[in-house]
Amino acid sequence: MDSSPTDQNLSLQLEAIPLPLLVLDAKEDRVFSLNAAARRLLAVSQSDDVRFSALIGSDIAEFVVFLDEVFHRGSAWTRKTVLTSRNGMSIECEIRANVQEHDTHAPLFTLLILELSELSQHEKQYETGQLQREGIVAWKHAEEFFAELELQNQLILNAAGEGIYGVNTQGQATFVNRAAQEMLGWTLEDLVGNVIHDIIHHHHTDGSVHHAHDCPIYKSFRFEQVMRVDDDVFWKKDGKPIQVEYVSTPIYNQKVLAGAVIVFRDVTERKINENKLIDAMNEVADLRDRLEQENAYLQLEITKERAHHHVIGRSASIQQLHAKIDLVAPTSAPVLITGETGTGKSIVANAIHKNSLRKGRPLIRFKSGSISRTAIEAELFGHYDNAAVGEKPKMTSGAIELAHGGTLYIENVCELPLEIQNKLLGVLQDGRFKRIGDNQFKNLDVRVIAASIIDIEREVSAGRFSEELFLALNVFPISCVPLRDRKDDIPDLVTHLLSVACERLNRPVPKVTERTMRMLKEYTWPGNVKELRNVIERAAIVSRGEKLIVELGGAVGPRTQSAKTVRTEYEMQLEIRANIVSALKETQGKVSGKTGAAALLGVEPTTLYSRIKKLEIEKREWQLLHGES
Ligand SMILES: Nc1ncnc2c1ncn2[C@@H]1O[C@H](COP(=O)(O)OP(=O)(O)OP(=O)(O)O)[C@@H](O)[C@H]1O
Repeated sequence: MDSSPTDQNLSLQLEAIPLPLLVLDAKEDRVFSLNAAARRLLAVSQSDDVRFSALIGSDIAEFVVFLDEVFHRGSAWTRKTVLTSRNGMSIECEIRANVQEHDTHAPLFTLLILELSELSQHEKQYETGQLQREGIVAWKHAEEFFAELELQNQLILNAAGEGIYGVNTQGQATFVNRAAQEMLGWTLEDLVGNVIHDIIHHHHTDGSVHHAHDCPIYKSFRFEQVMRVDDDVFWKKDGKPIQVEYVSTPIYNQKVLAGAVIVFRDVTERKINENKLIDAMNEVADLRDRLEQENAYLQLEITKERAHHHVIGRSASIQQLHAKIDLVAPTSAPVLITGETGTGKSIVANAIHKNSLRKGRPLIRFKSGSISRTAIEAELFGHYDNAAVGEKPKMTSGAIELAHGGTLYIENVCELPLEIQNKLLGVLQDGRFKRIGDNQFKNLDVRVIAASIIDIEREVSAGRFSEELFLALNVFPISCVPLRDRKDDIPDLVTHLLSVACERLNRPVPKVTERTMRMLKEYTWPGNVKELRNVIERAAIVSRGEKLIVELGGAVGPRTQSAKTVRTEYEMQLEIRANIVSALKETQGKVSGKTGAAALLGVEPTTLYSRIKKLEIEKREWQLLHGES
C-alpha cells in the first residue's frame, strides 16, 4: 500500500473509527487502506498486500454490480455480499460504500463493513432498551394512577357512614376508615398491621371465645365467598361490645386473593328497639292469651251461674248473711267462708265479688281437684316454658294471674298441700308472684275468698293447715248455715230453683202442693241447697203433669223431728261421715258417674273423694253396712 502524506493522514483518521472500514482501489483489485477494526475482522495485517476479490470469493459478480451502483449514485449499501476473512471465517455483513473521485488515479471506494450478527444484536438491545423506557413510563403512569385512586378511595372510605376495614390473608388489618375507628374507639395505630380478629372480634356476647376458624370474615377469604352476618358483636377499645351487621367480601390483586374488605354497621340501638318490640309483642300476645282464657272462663261461669246467682232466703241467718256481704264486699279484705257442702258458699263468694269494686274484673274459681302437687301448683300459679331461640315461650296463666284485679275464690282451701299453702301465703304477703319455670316476678292485686267444708281450725291444730295462712284468710269469717237449720227458706228456694230448672228445660213450671212442700221441709237435707236443687231438677224432669212430683232419697220425718236444733261441729262431721257411708253403701262404693255416690249427695266426685280421704272412711265400713242390709 502507498503512503503519501495525504494517505498517511487518511490512514490515521481511519484507524480512529471503531467500525471496520477499508478503502478499495477497484481497478487494481487492491485494498488501498484498512483500519484496525477491518484488519481484526478480516484477519489481515498492516503489511499484507490484500487482493479484495480474495475476500469476496464467489460473490464477485454481485459485488461488481454493487460497485457500479456506488460509482453511479455516489453511495449505496448491500447485504448480498458475504466476505471471507483470511482465516476462512464467513462474514455476513452490510457493506456501505461511497466513491471518492481522484485526479491522479482511478476512483477509490470507501467500504464500511457492518457485521449482520452485530447489527441484529444492537437492534435487540435497542428494542429492549426501548421497551424498558416505555415500561418505566407506563409504570410511572400506573404509580400516579394508584396514588390518585388511593387518594380518591381514602376520601370515599372516610366519608362513608359504615365502618370499613380491609384484612390481608393473614387477617391483619390493611386499612380502617374513620367511621370504623369512631365506632370502635380503636385507632389506625392500634389496628393496621395487627390481627384485627384478636382485637375486635375475639368473643361472643355470652362470653364464649370466637375462634378465628369459625369467623365468617376468615371464611370469606378462605372459601372466596361473600359472607353476610346480621347478628354479631365487635369489641370496642373500652371493652364494651357493639352489635353489628356486616358484609365480608374477598378481594383480589390481579386475580390473586389478597384478603377481604369488611363493611359493617352499628345496629346496637336498632337491636335494642327490636328487642323492645319483641317484648312488647310478647306482652301483647300474653295479654291476648290471658284475655282469651278469661273470656272462655267467664262465658262458662256466666252460663253456669246466670240463673241462680242470688242469695235466696228470708230467714234470720240469711238476713245476717246479707248484712255481712254488704259490709265486707266494698273492702278488699280476705274472706273465709265455712259451711257444709251445698250451703251456698260459692253463691256468697259471688255476691261479695258482684258487690265489690272489683266486679268489672273476673271472679276466678279455683278448685284443687288435681291429684299431684305440681299440677295444683301450675293451675294456681301458671306455667312458663322456655322456648328455643326465636320462638315465643309457651305460657299458661294460673288462676291467681287470671284473677289479677279481681277476686280469687279458692274452694276447699284445706285440700291445698302445705307447701302450696305456704307459697300462697308468700304471694299474698308480697303482692307478687312467679309462674312455675319463670324467673320474673309479676305484681299481683287480688282479693282472696277461701271456703272450707271442714273445721279449718282443727286442721291448723293437727298441723295440716298453715296457721299463718289461716290468719291471713280469716280476716272476715262468714259461716253458711245448713238448710236444716233454716227451713223457712225452703219455700222461697223451691220456687226459685224450680223456675230456674224449668226455664232451662223449657217447660211450664209445675205446681208445688202443700203436701210436697211439707215433705220437703221435713227432710233433713244433708246435701243442703245443692241437694235441694238436684231434687227439684230431677222432679222438674220427671213431673209430666201440672203438679211437681218429688222423690226424696233420704230419711224424712222422725229423723228431723228428733234432730237437735243446734249440733256441735264434731256432731256435724259425724253426720256428714255417716251420710257419705250410706251413699257409698247405696252405690256399692261407686263414687262418680250418674249413679255414683257423688251424684246422690249432689257434690263433685273430686270433692267426695277428698272428703272420704279427710274423714278417713274405709272400704270395710260401707262393705259391712252393705252386707248388713
Ligand atoms: N242461699 C241460696 N240461694 C240460692 N241458691 C242457693 C243458695 N245456697 C245454695 N244455693 C244453690 O245451691 C247450689 C250449691 O251452692 P254452692 O255451690 O254455693 O254451695 P257450696 O257451699 O259452695 O258447696 P260445696 O262446698 O259443695 O262446693 C248452688 O248451685 C246454688 O244454686
